Amino acid sequence: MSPFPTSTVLGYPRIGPRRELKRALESYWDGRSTRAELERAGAELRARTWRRLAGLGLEGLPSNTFSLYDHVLDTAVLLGAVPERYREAADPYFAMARGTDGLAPLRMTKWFDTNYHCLVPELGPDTAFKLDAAKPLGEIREARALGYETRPVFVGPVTFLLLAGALDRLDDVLPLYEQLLGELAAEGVAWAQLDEPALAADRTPEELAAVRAAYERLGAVRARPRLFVASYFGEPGAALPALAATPVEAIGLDLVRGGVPAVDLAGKTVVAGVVSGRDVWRTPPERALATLAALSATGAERVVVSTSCSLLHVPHDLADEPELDPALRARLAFADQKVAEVVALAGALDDLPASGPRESGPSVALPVPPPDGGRSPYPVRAAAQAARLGLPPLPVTTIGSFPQTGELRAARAAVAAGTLTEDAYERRVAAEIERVIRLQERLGLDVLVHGEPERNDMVQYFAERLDGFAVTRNGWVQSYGSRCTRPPILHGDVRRPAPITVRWAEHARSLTDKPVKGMLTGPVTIVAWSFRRDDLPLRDVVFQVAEAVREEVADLEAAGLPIIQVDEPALRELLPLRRAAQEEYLEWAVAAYRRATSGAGDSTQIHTHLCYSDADQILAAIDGLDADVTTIESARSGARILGAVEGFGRGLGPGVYDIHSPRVPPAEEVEELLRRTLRALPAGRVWVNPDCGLKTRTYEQVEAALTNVVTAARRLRAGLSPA
Ligand code: MET
Ligand SMILES: [Zn+2]
Repeated sequence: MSPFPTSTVLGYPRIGPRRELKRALESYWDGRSTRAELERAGAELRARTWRRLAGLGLEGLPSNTFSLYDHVLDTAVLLGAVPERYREAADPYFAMARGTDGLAPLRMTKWFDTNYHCLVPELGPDTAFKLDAAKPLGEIREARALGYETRPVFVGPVTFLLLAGALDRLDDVLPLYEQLLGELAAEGVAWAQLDEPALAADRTPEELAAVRAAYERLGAVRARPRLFVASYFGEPGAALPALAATPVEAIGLDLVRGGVPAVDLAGKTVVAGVVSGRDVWRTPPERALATLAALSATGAERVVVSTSCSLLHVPHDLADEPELDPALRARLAFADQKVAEVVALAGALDDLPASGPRESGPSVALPVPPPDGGRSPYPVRAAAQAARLGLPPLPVTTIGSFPQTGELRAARAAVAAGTLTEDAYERRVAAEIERVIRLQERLGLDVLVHGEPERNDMVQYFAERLDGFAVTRNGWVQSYGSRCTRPPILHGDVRRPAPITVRWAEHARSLTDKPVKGMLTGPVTIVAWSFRRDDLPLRDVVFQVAEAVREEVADLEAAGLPIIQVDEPALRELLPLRRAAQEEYLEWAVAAYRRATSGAGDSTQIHTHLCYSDADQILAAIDGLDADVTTIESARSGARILGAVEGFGRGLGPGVYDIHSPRVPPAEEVEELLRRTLRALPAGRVWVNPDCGLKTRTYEQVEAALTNVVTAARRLRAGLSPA
């Protein structure tokens, strides 16, 4: 039997260095190319990946890490879990991923604590599983034809079922994994990788028993490849001894987020994730080598060098960023550089002395700065704001952005290319703001926004204007399907050299007599959606950004904006996977938000906004933000949140318009949602707004939808007894 290769990665970016997959997908979806052409583009990317990995000297090449849309969706297809209603669609795979005219797509959720979104498999009591291993087998053969033996990668049964909320189907699913292993063995595959990131979160005794039972059973398959179970995104905790007691031959550990475990791993291969798949920093070799040496204490039979998780979460290649400051570049590693690090560490492994556990622990946490008691209690503020703003009951507002037209995007690209002057661009932005203000006045909204036309992205815009951040040109990371983001790199101390948003907010305010709200991104979200330095505790980094936001709040206030919104859609995202660490996180995250906003006077109304984040799980923390008004996604998720908001003490706007859909909700539907809201909350505290920003919609859709929203609010307003 072949031993595990000395070096590997758990996965690799699949979007392509120039977002080739994005282009191929969008062209297929638009009907500009055929399914066969799309398949060809995928095959080219896979071939490129294997050649690249082998060229960098990596020994253990993974396969089946490529996906046309999402690896969780691929697993559902592998197991035959395609809900009946999609089977008749022209392309069932993309119907599940994106929906069709008549069908809503599968639900989406964050892949653990990353900003990658996976689809949620839909398993009903009558889902009839049936193995379809065509994709992994096809990739194995494809690689072989190019001269590469690969290790196919799958989402493991426990993680897959936990994502689907259906661990009770384990006994129905395991026979398919058994069958899969049989087919892989018949194909001559030496090793198979089963990913179990769900082990990095707290698991109940029943769930741990399921882990053990599952891998006992898969280990008992007579003709099978050797099994490599990869845990990542944190320590596997109690799942590790459970796993170690099963016949699996190799176990993957995330040694960037977790330490060397005090668990007997005799007889096992440890696939040591010492190179981070979650950041863009170079790996200090001394640290990695010390960790690798310390693994000898586990009694592992063999240690293999790897990444802490798939490289899916980092950009392809630093070589594509010639414009970055050389001093910063020297500190960075993207996917290809990380592969080279893995290879180099594997080369040094033979010379390692066996040594004790590594000494350096996590950095000591500083006490959270006390919230400064800047603002008066809510009732005092509410009265001051009511007097200043004079709003009707059920005030109608939006979340900030208005459609980002192709024209705006083209203008921004033209400035970057030097074919449009900065002046001309700014005139273009000013005109767009005027258009947005006039539209809102005409539609009868109560609190207006400037529409954010000047922002390429709600985080990058700020990162480009704060010291301590760098932005990349090609540093794309897949968010879901064909969608990518370019997370800024937060590499130094954060400072705000000059006001950022004041000029455009002021312009908007000068155009109307209605109240205008200034729009900012909050400190947690700015940090969550950036690659961040790891030489300071996360919390200290967030507090630095909070100071910059606080200065911006002060300047907006001084410029006369009566309302300031500070968005925190990523508040839930940084929540640690382990419950024991969650409270501490929420405490400092809330404190940072309050630090950013508590300089505002009582008569300045502070709004916050959250979306797509299972907000009901962190409602107490959201309440703790102490914002005067919280707007929150609700329509998209069937107004589930209404069941949890009863005790919420201040203004609340559960969304009444699902902005992710091109569909325009009729006024009656909005009215019905508002009635439900009014049954859950006192009328005096209810705000009326969409789920999120409108930037991905067209003006036509937005105008029609907001017309209906205003109509519904007015109808209900008329029926309210004066307070
Ligand atoms: C993902 S939350 C987006 C909030 C932002 N103000 C917008 O409207 O686009
Ligand atoms: Zn939002």
